[in-house]
This record gives sequence, structure tokens and C-alpha cells, in this order.
Amino acid sequence: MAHRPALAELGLNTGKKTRLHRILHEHGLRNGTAFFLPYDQGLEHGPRDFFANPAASDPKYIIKLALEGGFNGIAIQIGLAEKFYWDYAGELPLVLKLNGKTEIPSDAEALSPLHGSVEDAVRLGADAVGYTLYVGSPAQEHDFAQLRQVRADAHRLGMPLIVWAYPRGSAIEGKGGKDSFYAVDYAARTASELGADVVKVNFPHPAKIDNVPAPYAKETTSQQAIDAVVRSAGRTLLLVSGGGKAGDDAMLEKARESMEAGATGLIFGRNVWQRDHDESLRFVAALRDILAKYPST
Ligand SMILES: O=C[C@H](O)COP(=O)(O)O
Repeated sequence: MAHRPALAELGLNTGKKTRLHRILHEHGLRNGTAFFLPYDQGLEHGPRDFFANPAASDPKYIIKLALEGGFNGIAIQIGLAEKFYWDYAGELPLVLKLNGKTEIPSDAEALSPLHGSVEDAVRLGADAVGYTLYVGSPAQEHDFAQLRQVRADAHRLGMPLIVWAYPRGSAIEGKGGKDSFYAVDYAARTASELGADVVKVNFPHPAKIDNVPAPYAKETTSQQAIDAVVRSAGRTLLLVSGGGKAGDDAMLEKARESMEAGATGLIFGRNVWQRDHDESLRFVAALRDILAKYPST
């Protein structure tokens, strides 16, 4: 297991520390772990993600589900935050997603444009902002510059910065793909190097891969891979995302291995809300049982 950093070790300014403390110790399990409900898929993938459970297309349904499920917060885009979060202000921490894109253009030169600011997040009462960084994309230079401004604003306004670190672009396809151990490990380190307070990554696929530096070109276990990714994030707290809907046992195992590795928490969306309400809450309860075993300070 890698080290799960405590809040006091992160060198945060007062605003960031206060907000992260509120998220990690005053909501959810209140034990220092994080369990976020992400709801930006309507922009990233389109309405197709709501076909499995049409009720989930309603932002109010999702916010209520997050409250009933005892989540630490919800991650949404500015349009939904301005129109729907207002009814629940103060009850559930808001992570305002500042950039995003549709899946309609190809991912070959992926860049996620900004459409919100850290000032918007302050105005809406958010406790963190989210930024998607496409590590390895040909548009990386523009992405880094965009992130630099967000990081500076977040620092100035005391707002924790959560970076969705996603390997993308044709170069990564030749190195095991966007979810390979090499790609995810590099993404975690990149977010940490660029000033993320929290990084969100996909769970790494540990399969043997070609065209990558030697340490990655051999078989590992999934536990060894996620251990390394947490280590690469260093003093940046790490969240593991859910991904597309999969079997519950596989998802619970992924959650357990992530927490065992030293992750701070989980950010699971489709696996939670692409099923009916009671089923969602049953699955959430099983995930909370896992988080309860890994308290942090
Ligand atoms: O921000 C969005 C998440 O990456 C999507 O979450 P999910 O993969 O668990 O649906």
C-alpha cells in the first residue's frame, strides 16, 4: 500500500484546507474518505447515458440520490449548477466542473474548453473545482496553459483543484491505450506536477504492453498497478473513477483495491445511477462499507 496523505500534509492554503475538510470530514462517511457522484456524462457522452434509467436524466433526481446515498459531493457543469444546485445549497458539497466537451469530434486532438471560472465556483458556493486534462494529446500545450490559469485562480481564491487526468490522443493508442498502467500512472504524476490538489484517474489495466518503458512492459497485478499510481500522485489525493457500467463484483473489487492502495476515495457515476433508485442505493451501501474500512485524517 502506498501512503494515503493526510490533509495536514498537503501544504494547502486556508481556503483550500477548509473546503477539503468540509468535503472529507463533514459529509459522506466523515472519516476522511471521499465518495463523489459525477454527473457530467450528459455533456461528455450525450443523453445516451440516461437510456438505461431515464429518471437519471433529471438533475434533481441525481442530487437527491447523492443526498440519500450519503455522498461527499456532486460534480456537475455550470448550467446544471446554476439551475438545480440552488435548491440544495449547503446540503451537499458542489464540485463545479470548469471545462468539458462533447464526444462528437474525434479524440485525436482532444482539448476540453473552459466554460466556467473559479469565480463562478465561489459565487455558487462550491467546495472544489474540476478540470479535465488530456495528458499526451497533441493539444496538450494549450491544455497546460489553460490549466495554469485555473490553478492560479484556485490558489488565489482558496479553492481545491481536482484534475480529471485522462491520457488521450493517437500517441497513447500506441502505448497500450488510455487506460494502460503506463498511461494512467503518467497521468497521475502529471496532475501532481502541475499542481492538482486531488487527481481523478481511471483504474489502470495492468496487462503487458508493448512500446512503453521497461517497467511497464511486463505483467503486473491490478493491485500492484494501482499501488504505483497512488505513489505517483504523491501528495495529491487520488480518486478512482467508475467507468462504464460493469458487474457489481468487479466494481467492488476495484474499489477495494483502490482504497487498499491508498486512494482517498471513489468517483462513481454510471455504475451508480444507470439502474433503478433502490438498486442504486444498495450498490452505494456496499461501496460505503468498503470506504468505512479506510479512514484518514
Ligand atoms: O466525470 C465523469 C466521470 O469520469 C464519469 O464517471 P463514471 O465513469 O463513473 O460514469
